Amino acid sequence: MNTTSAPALMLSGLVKEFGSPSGPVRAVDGLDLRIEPGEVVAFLGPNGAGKTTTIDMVLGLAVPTSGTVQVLGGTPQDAVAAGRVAAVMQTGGLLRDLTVAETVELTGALYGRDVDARVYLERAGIAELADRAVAKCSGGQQQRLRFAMALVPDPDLLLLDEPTTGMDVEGRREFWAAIRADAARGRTVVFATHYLDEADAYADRVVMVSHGRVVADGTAAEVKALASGRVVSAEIDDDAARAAAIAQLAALAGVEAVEERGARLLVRAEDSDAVARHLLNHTTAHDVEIAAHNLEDAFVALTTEGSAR
Ligand SMILES: Nc1ncnc2c1ncn2[C@@H]1O[C@H](COP(=O)(O)OP(=O)(O)OP(=O)(O)O)[C@@H](O)[C@H]1O
Repeated sequence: MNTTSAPALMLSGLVKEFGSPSGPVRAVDGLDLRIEPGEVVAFLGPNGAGKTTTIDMVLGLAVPTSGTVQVLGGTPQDAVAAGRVAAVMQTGGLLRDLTVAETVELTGALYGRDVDARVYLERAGIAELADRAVAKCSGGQQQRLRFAMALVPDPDLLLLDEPTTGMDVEGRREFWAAIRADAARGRTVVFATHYLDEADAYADRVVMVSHGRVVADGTAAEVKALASGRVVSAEIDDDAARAAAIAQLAALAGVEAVEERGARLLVRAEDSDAVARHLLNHTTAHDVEIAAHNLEDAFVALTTEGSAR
């Protein structure tokens, strides 16, 4: 198939609206994204950001309200039918009474092929579980089995929707080791996750979404750098004094955001010392604290900014 020059995934102006009793919900709100063959991309976002809805459209399970989805240069339906895109979902798809090996063989039969289950189980790192009943496998082992099943059609694009939810640390580590080893062979992998450490450790590129839009796109280090700086927090008990302080802080150079939580102010700024100095010298603030950003903060900062747009 002559699709070598086509992007693995191309989303243009993608919108998905759902009807609800309180009016239409825009789950995906003008999402643009181009992913090249061989990239390992984390699709990161808080609950309700639109990750699953986007993946459903890529798999042809949901129809966009507007915009387009191109998978490997064609439609999602063609890519799925040709086995060129496969998915590992969080739940479902397993028959509890079959063994692990039988499950993979059955998957092969669905594609009209007689497969050697061991090949796929080895790639998923669960060869030793071949004869175990699916019902007896842990959640993490079942996820690696879903991964083995997804490998059967040898897809060019593999989608994983929050694949490690509920797994313990060791289970997650083993799961990602198997995915990374497979991705090293050149497969394009896109995974949705809430886990920032997973995005940081396993993705070449992090696409952060919030309210159905891309709010940051780059390496984990680049995305973290977007929300560099520190958060200064302090309490100002008097409402009027706090309102005045908010206005002054907003005008201070390098202040990126000021948030009010009860009597406490949270100030995100490049120069945390200047903010602390201002609070202590020019306001009635007390209990001043300065905290460094980590990826979690970057995530909160960026997704909150996205919500303000
Ligand atoms: N079938 C539906 N009908 C109505 N609203 C929906 C439907 N599916 C999703 N939504 C809404 O669309 C928004 C995006 O949901 P989606 O499941 O895509 O987010 P997500 O990023 O995958 O979240 P999570 O991390 O919680 O799985 C949410 O507000 C959700 O309530």
